[in-house]
Amino acid sequence: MTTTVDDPTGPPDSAAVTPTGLAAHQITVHFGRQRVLDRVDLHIAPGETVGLRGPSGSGKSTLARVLALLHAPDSGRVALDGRPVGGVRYRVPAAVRTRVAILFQSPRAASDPRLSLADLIAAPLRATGTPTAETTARTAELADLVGLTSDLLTRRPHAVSDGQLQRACLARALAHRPDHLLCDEATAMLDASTQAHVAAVVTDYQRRHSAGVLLITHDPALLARWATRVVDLPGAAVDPPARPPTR
Ligand SMILES: Nc1ncnc2c1ncn2[C@@H]1O[C@H](COP(=O)(O)OP(=O)(O)OP(=O)(O)O)[C@@H](O)[C@H]1O
Repeated sequence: MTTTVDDPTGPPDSAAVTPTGLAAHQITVHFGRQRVLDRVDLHIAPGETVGLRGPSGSGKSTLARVLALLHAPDSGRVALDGRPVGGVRYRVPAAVRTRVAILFQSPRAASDPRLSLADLIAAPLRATGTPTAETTARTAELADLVGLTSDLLTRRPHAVSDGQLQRACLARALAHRPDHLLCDEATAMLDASTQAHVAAVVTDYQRRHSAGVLLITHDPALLARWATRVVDLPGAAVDPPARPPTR
């Protein structure tokens, strides 16, 4: 059945082994002739932490972006609770796309430098038309959750540390209480104490909401401590140039 923008989820996917959770089925992505992902399968069940590792350039971030509904694969599909999701970004209705959130390695690259931290946290709520009073209350609740004091909330990214900005990005990622949180080297740039704090906020959220977590990291200690299981991605391949037609 063809999926449409208005109806982003198709019928339950009978091929899915586990009906609940976030799944990538046979995902293939090319950038030019480089085949970054080649029919990759991955499943994250509710409450589970799946570690994703592989050599640099093997496509871990690309797979996370596909799962976050930010990048359309060349083939394959993403499914939520066994239902395929059609489209990416704003083509997917808010009720579906807000079920998955992603936290990137660099909070500066992921933040609008013009926004105060409060506005940064509130952005996903405003984007979905959340009433102002509710947005204000939820923003305060999220700031408290990640340990950002009110004096920091009025500052813009240039006036806070990387750790403080990553906490704001984590608060923003949790704004819609996602069922799945994809952490793409999210603690790699942080000092040990901020790293531990961010990890504690994520694991506490995961426990309370039974959220599935994807943990992308090169840190074996973090994988051993946190991941329920680990999936390995092989290195990317280069497709041979297309042959000219033979006569
Ligand atoms: N938008 C893009 N355009 C062209 N090439 C891209 C794009 N995004 C990623 N790539 C390439 O795809 C490959 C996989 O990148 P990706 O960031 O997914 O790898 P990774 O496994 O997360 O790497 P790392 O561990 O170094 O972060 C790399 O060779 C990268 O240069």
